[in-house]
Amino acid sequence: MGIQIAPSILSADFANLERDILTVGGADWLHVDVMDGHFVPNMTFGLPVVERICEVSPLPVDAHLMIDDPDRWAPRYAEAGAASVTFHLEAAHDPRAIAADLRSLGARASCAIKPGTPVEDVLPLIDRLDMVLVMTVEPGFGGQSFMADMMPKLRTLRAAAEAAGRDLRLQTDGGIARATVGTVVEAGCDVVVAGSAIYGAEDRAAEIAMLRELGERVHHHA
Ligand SMILES: O=C(CO)[C@@H](O)[C@H](O)COP(=O)(O)O
Ligand SMILES: [Co+2]
Repeated sequence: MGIQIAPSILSADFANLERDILTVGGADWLHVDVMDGHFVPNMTFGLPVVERICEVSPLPVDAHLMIDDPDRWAPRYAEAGAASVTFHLEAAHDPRAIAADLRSLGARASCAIKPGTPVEDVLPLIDRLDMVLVMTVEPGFGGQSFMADMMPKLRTLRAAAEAAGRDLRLQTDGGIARATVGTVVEAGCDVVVAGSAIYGAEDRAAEIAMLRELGERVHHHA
């Protein structure tokens, strides 16, 4: 299995979302950041906008929920059409129940941890999850610097998934570009989110292909 690329539309032009969604069609997922101004100090959009994004996107939608009360809201994003829904462990009351709800709605269940959250907190859940997102910046904003000190979390998760015989996807999000994609893939990441690196590129399709190639080079030797 190769690595997957998930462009983050946080760096897109929100007045031309459909146009900007269609420029990243060569990727694997469309990464959609939902922020509520409470869980993170920034706001984007909510359910009605995500529902329309799911309708116009040729790529499956990977919803990253940076919101309070995911127990209540995460299933709604699966119902809105997101193929994968990531909730934050720090905001969840019953993460196992959220994961079960997402899967019962036909979505992939994914759980994210912020930089300050120990990887040990998510390890007991991996048998219920399809993906774990290891944040490589503080969630809330695009264009921040990559935190290389998160790499041990990926190694621990990859080893734990292998030991459990689990086909677990590992995603990283924040500060990923040409210079850092090899680092995350080498540490075990196989779903790479990139916002400013892709949307800031003159040729987005070429940038997606470049990130994929740089990641694959490391992946095959991993
Ligand atoms: O979830 C987030 C930010 O909280 C991301 O998905 C950002 O959109 C990543 O942006 P870059 O760091 O790649 O510019
Ligand atoms: Co994100």
